[in-house]
Amino acid sequence: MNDASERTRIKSERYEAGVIPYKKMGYWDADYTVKESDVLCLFRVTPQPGVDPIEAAAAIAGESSTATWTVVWTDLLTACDVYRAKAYFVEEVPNTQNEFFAFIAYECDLFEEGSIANLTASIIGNVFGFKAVKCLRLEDMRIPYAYLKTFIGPAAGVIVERERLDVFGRPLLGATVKPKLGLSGKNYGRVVYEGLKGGLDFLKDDENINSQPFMRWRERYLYVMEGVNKAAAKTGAVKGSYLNVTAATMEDMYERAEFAKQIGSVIIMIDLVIGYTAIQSMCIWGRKNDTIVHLHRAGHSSYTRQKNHGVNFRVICKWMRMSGVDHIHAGTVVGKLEGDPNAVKGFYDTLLLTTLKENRQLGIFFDMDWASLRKCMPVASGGIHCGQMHQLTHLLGEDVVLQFGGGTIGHPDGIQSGATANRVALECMVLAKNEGRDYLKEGVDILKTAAKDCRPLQTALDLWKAITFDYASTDTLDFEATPTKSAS
Ligand SMILES: O=C(COP(=O)(O)O)[C@H](O)[C@H](O)COP(=O)(O)O
Ligand SMILES: [Mg+2]
Repeated sequence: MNDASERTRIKSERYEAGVIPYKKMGYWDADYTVKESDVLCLFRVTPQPGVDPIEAAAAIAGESSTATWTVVWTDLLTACDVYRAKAYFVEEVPNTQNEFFAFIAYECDLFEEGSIANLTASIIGNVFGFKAVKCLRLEDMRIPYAYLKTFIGPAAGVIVERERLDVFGRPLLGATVKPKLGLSGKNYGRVVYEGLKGGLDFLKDDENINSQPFMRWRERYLYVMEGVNKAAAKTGAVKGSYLNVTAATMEDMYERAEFAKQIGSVIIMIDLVIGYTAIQSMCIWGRKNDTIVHLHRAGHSSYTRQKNHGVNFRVICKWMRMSGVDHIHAGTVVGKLEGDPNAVKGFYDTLLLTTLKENRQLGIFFDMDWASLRKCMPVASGGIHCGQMHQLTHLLGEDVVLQFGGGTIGHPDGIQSGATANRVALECMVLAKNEGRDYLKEGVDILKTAAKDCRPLQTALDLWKAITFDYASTDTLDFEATPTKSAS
């Protein structure tokens, strides 16, 4: 009585009771033709010793779509052939041992419209804990046009933000208030005022400033807006400061955001740690209230940095652009935090381009049309200073917010001098670029010449010129080889 055909009327090995390989259950299909409407995923899989990579890929397809560890008869009550995700291509990751790229296609109807929570509950829900795989990393996703159309995307994006600020042709300039914690509202507002008066477009709250005993959120917001308004009046420019509305509950976040808007802030800020649903809700609030939403990617490195396990940040970039944040921290390359140049370029392209083309050198594995979702402004922050302006301009381009925290507030002559040093360094580099000079090569001289007429810049360069963060990247791209078979 072991044979399914004897015991049941079902004439298929698939419905043999017990544990059968996922391959046999239909989660591997080497001949599958990818549909335009499929969600595609690329996983980097490290199977346990002795586990067949194709079976591992099929298992991932299974667990992230319809399957469990044994066959269930109730599959027969569904359109299970359609709903089963299909692993369709596996290749070795070049220059590694026992790591494989597994491409998996998912029927679009597996996912609720407009919900990052639902998308991720499938794609990263259970599979990362599978015993049969030693490590697993989600490297990239192709979100189909039809599904993208169910997301709002950034409300302002790059173009509208520039129009609101009236700043064109150069990166925006910002600073993170330091020290991160401990300032009173009054002193915090002074930092904001000085920085904006010195030439910055924005100041910002740091990731861990919410509403602590030393400074409650209302104190901060009121003093910050006093600084913003005074600086705007003095300079005649539109100024802002990202007010972090991150809090324990949605109710608290809405209350803070409403107050920020009421007192005239053009921008609010949230941290990635609040979660996908909260992020989507705050983006809807921002859209309804004409308020730019800045996302600090606090927490991401705990799962994005390791090469063989977790979620690549380029996938987070996609989810966040779909969610509708207007800004997202995306790396500096030269600063204090992780950032391989090509990987960071891939993040920036993912956020800024309207269509993506497969380019493995930048870690982009799929062609993808962004379906008119607006661009999301990348923010470069973390250990950068004006002495690196030529490199930053070269690596990160024009559509970026350059944010110097220590590199503004740490200026020996004060915050305003720090801001002026950064503004002059930026303007002289943009000018050199527009004049067609080889500003990357001549960068140090360009800065030196500008510093002759700008004491704050001279002081900043003297202080920080030798500061570099020269460590090997953890998350490097090691798969420049062209694929053996087209993945999409
Ligand atoms: O406070 C800072 C930077 O301060 P400073 O300019 O003094 O180094 C930010 O939290 C980091 O940029 C976050 O990192 P990332 O931007 O990579 O998410
Ligand atoms: Mg910080």
